[in-house]
Amino acid sequence: MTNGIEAKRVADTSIPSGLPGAWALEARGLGKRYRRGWALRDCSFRLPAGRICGLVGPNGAGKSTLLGMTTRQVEPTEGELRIFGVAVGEASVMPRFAFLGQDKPLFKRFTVAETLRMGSELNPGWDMAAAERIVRSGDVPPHARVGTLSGGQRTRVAFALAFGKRPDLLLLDEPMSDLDPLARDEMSTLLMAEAVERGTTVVMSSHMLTELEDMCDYLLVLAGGRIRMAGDADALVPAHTLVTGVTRDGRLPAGLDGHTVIENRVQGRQFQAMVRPNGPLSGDWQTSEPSLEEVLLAHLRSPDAPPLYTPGARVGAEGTRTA
Ligand SMILES: Nc1ncnc2c1ncn2[C@@H]1O[C@H](COP(=O)(O)OP(=O)(O)OP(=O)(O)O)[C@@H](O)[C@H]1O
Repeated sequence: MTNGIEAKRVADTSIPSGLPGAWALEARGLGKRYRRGWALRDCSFRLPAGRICGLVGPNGAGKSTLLGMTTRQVEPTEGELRIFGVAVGEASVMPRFAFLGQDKPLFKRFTVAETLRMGSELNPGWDMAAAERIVRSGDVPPHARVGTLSGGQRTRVAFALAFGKRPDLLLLDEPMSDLDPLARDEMSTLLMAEAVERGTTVVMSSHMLTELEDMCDYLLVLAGGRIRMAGDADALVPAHTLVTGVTRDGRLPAGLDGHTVIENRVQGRQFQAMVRPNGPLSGDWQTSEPSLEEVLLAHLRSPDAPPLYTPGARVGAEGTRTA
């Protein structure tokens, strides 16, 4: 089984060279406070360019707030956010990203062809061939009005608009939530193919853990407005071990005391703990490597567990905090 040290080594190989723009996103001490309280706080992380990043967290965790700050729709209360090394408030970042929100705003009276033409008029670097390829590969009739399309076809047109812009960073807020399993599968294949071909960095929020496991090689996990995990999926998962054994008094064995226990579940005389080992893990119990879904669920159920960053994902938040 891989241990935490090996995991760190895996993560280190993916750290960009430090060239300006090597990080698609870099947040330092980022926070947003509404009248009811903080939606996001102390948010510091790095996302290397070219990765497909899953943004995960329970309802109200702060995912849309983070995406909103990235797309300049939400003004940060504190901290800073950079896209490819440029502060998000600078006008020059605008052509570099595209955003596809949950509601996929499209003009229902426009035909598909008119929608793509609008995309070409609004975006200087528009790639009509790519946009048309995406629409054509889903057999979406170019002369149909958008209002008459199925949910899956509309999503495909929205994807075509987003990719036609040729963004370096594509931000997706639960892009597949209204799709049936077949359309979902088609769209995720399309998304992966387009992203890989163009080296597009993707940030995608989703509640579908299996979808994230299939598509994403990088993860940002939020809970309660704070980052709980950030970094390479390949390194985050093996940093955890699932420990199963017998408990006499409902408590964990003392041998686990020196390790970080993310979650402990007791059923009868049996316990199952999600553990982040801080050294060799030997005792009267069984261990196994958890799946990504098991690791995510444990963190989502235990928002107070200590956060985990792979080395490349960590960034200092010095000097940016306000009251
Ligand atoms: N415009 C707003 N005014 C006041 N509070 C807000 C506003 N937008 C978000 N919030 C609050 O900020 C917190 C984070 O919300 P956010 O929408 O970012 O969560 P989320 O992770 O995207 O949730 P979901 O999975 O339900 O979409 C919530 O407590 C929410 O009520």
